[in-house]
Amino acid sequence: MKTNNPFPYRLYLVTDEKACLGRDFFQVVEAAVKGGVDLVQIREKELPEAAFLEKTLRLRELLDRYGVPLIVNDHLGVAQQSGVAGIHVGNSDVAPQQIREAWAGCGILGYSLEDEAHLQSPHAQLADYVALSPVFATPTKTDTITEWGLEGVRRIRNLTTKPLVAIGRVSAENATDLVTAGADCLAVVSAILSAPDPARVAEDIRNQIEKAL
Ligand SMILES: Cc1ncc(COP(=O)(O)OP(=O)(O)O)c(N)n1
Ligand SMILES: Cc1ncsc1CCOP(=O)(O)O
Ligand SMILES: [Mg+2]
Repeated sequence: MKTNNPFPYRLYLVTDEKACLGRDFFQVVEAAVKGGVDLVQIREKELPEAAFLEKTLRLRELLDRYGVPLIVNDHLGVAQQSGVAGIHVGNSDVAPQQIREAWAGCGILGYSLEDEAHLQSPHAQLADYVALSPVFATPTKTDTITEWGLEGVRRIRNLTTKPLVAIGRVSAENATDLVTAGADCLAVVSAILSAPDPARVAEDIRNQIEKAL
């Protein structure tokens, strides 16, 4: 994508093979991309490093065909070895400072914002986007602290010009409200991966985002 905006992405698919409900992982992700997903993160928390690397390489090959960048969750070594676009980390992971020092080729560095005070931290300052995590409590990830809600999105929007990603029970039901509240990009796991028709749901959410911008 040719643009001056360093973070032009709007619909961010975060993977979890379990959420595909037994269907082929790569086919479900491909359908989501065809529907309008423009950024993907591989987040397979149960996979050991070698299997995670293998899956990352295969997914990158698929996404390269669509020009959609791939982000690796947590695993800096895998990210460096696999030629992906970037990495997402939270507060229990390798720190953004370390990532910037160790990986000159990191194009997109995402950071989970779990506390308003962390917005001014070096972690957030070094990130290319901050994720409001979770915007709504979700069974997909339960080890969380703050449920930001729409009010939290508005508050953080007023405090930063950094790209804001909303994640946590994002769906076609709340997409318009989240963008209106100030989110630049919506990150989705189950509403897309578990949908009977992932392409249709991705298209629906993407259309809502574009209309609300
Ligand atoms: C886009 C996005 N936002 C938040 C998270 C959560 O990251 P983290 O807090 O490190 O938790 P885990 O995903 O590692 O369980 C994310 N992965 N992606
Ligand atoms: C990875 C992650 N980080 C914060 S919430 C979440 C999971 C979001 O999953 P879902 O879209 O199914 O609610
Ligand atoms: Mg993490």
